[in-house]
Amino acid sequence: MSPVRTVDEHLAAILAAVRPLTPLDLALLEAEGTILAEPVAAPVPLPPFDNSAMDGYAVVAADVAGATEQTPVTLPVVGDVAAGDTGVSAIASGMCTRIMTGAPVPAGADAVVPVEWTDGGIVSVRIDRSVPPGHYIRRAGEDVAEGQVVLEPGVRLGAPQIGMLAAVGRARVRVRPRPRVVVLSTGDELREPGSPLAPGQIWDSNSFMITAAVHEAGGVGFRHSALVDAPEKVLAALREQLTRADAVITTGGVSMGARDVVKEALAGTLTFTKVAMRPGKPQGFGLLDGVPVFTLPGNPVSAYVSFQVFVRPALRAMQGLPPEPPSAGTAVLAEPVRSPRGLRHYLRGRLTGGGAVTPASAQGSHQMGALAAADALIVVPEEREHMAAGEEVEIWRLP
Ligand SMILES: Nc1nc2c(c(=O)[nH]1)N[C@H]1C(S)=C(S)[C@@H](COP(=O)(O)OP(=O)(O)OC[C@H]3O[C@@H](n4cnc5c(N)ncnc54)[C@H](O)[C@@H]3O)O[C@H]1N2
Ligand code: MOO
Repeated sequence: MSPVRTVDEHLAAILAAVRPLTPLDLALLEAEGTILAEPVAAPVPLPPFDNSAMDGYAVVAADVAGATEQTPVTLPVVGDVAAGDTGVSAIASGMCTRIMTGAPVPAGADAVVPVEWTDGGIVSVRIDRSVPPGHYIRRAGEDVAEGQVVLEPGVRLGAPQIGMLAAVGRARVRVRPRPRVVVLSTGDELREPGSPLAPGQIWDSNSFMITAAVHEAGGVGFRHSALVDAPEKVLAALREQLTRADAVITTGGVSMGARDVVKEALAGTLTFTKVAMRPGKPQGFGLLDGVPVFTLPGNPVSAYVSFQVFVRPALRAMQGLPPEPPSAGTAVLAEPVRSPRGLRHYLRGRLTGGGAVTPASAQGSHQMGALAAADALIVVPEEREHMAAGEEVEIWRLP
């Protein structure tokens, strides 16, 4: 393991190598969770026509100006208009139509009286309250004007945005797809969760955790079952996966051991380096047949932190998004922390009320218990060897 890089240098090298994915035209429901790659404008106003907000009667407001329960106004009902009626309807002063929510307002009518304020008549209707002009009429264009851009490129398509696209008549949309990411763990000691353990074995947690983290970062994760420590098998599995991957993530096998299989398999292709951080010191990155490959360390907390620091920003860049870490902010340390000089330290912590953060007592890179109980990473800069209780510190809220 040759050079030592800072976190920023390693991230910069990664971001210089990854490219946004080519946009695709997808059907609306396939586009859920992807990033919009075109501005979308409304071809018609929304609503497209004046329509009723209530079930009731379309009237001329002046006709019912004096109506009260004591002095009701009775009008002949000259028709019925339902949502979806495409015929033309009209009234003149002295008459009204029944109208349903969403139905086009007849020409000549300028207000709707809800059915609750009437006797509900079909041939003629007694109206017990006056309404001002415009009452319960939803005007054409009052939601969205014709030609208005309703969604800008770069927005993630969640449920409301998918609904907006359908509302302006779009069946398909141009998006940057979710990156497809293959996740492989390595290690002879690893067994599938659900199967029995022999002495010396553990259940593979990294591949599940990192596949879930890929999803949280907007990608589609494909988990591969754990690979044994044989470089030729690791290389063969990697090459086989490349055809369906926009990126590959491995965990384990990158340190100083006698059997550091990932390093052996990819030496000469990827750059293996020590990064001045804790956890997550041994890192590898490079392109294999043009596909970005991230080789994260095997210790589970190291793999997770490495993902948030390096892989998440890269997956965002591939989606055309700013390559940011998880939501950053500041908090006040509830307890003092110590940190090794020259390393950026990502401590696991819990946010408490009042803007404070409590560091976990277990900070080992194998201690999943503390990671699973954490909701934030505390970022201690390289130059700080200790920070006092009460000091403000950078935190990342975990997704
Ligand atoms: N002599 C040195 N030894 C180590 C150094 C060093 O600088 N000199 N660095 C340490 C650091 S820091 C880390 S981090 C680890 C990284 O090691 P590897 O990436 O080679 O990972 P492994 O040796 O394969 O595994 C480390 C550890 O993590 C467990 N593990 C691995 N994969 C999984 C998985 N999928 N699920 C759950 N647990 C996993 C594995 O059993 C080991 O306990 O190296 C240190 N050593
Ligand atoms: O630096 Mo290793 O990644 O902490 O345990």
